Amino acid sequence: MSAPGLTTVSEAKAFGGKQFVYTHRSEETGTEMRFAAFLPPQADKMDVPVLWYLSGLTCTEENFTVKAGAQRVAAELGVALIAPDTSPRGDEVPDDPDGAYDFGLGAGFYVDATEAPWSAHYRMRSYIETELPALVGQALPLDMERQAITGHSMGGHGALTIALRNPERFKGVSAFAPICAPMRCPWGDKALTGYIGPNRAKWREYDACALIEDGARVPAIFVDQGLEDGFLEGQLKPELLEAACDAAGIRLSLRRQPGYDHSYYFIATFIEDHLRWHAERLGF
Ligand SMILES: N[C@@H](CCC(=O)N[C@@H](CS)C(=O)NCC(=O)O)C(=O)O
Repeated sequence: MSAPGLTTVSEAKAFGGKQFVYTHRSEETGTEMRFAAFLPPQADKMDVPVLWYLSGLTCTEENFTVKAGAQRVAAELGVALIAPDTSPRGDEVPDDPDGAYDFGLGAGFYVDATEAPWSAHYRMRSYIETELPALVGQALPLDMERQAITGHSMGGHGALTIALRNPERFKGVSAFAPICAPMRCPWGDKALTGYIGPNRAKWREYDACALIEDGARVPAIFVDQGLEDGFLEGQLKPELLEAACDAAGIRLSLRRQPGYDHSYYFIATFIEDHLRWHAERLGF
């Protein structure tokens, strides 16, 4: 599908629909950005609802697209899948000085950086919250009144915080092994210190538990967490989200899945449940 403002990198028929990869120039990041879009067969005839999927550390738009196996059920349900990249890219974009995987390229943490040198390009919050929805809403056959969001690990953190800050826009939010409280784990501490600076008060809008403590509300949250996930205790901490939701009266369905790790095998196992959960809430 030729789409105004988007350059098609690839397209392939899948389950009667089409899997696309697009690039476009981003005003927010000042770079060329790439994202994947699956359009179900129903999109030939009507605008379809959208499930956003935000990926984790080290990922591009490709990991979810080729590993999660989400297209079959998305085609059945008639929902589009949009999977953005996880950071700006390009020679002009600074990276972690030590080349670590948890900061810089592939690790944008869905924040708008305020600290130099990151603030020039690392604007993934505004890119995902504002620029990309406006672009895809214009260019693709999407019903932007029916959006839901999910993600994995760093992307689970992105999905939770974006939904909590924009409850009117997302009819549903779920996550796979999300970083539940970035202010209270090493990945989050490093990212927020680097991108936002030392004032922890400014971190709160990027921490799902802090947002809930500060009054943000969504009707329900669905989370799957593998119990053999090596990041569970040190980084992900679902018990903190559980406590925050309990205190706030938010309905959290947290499934602790015995034997599952942090990989895309875990996501591929449970993506169908998430798609069907969102379908019920969005009415698709
Ligand atoms: N050991 C991993 C740590 C990062 C990691 O586990 N990334 C997760 C998200 S937090 C992922 O989805 N990796 C890509 C993949 O499995 O395809 C690495 O160095 O690549």
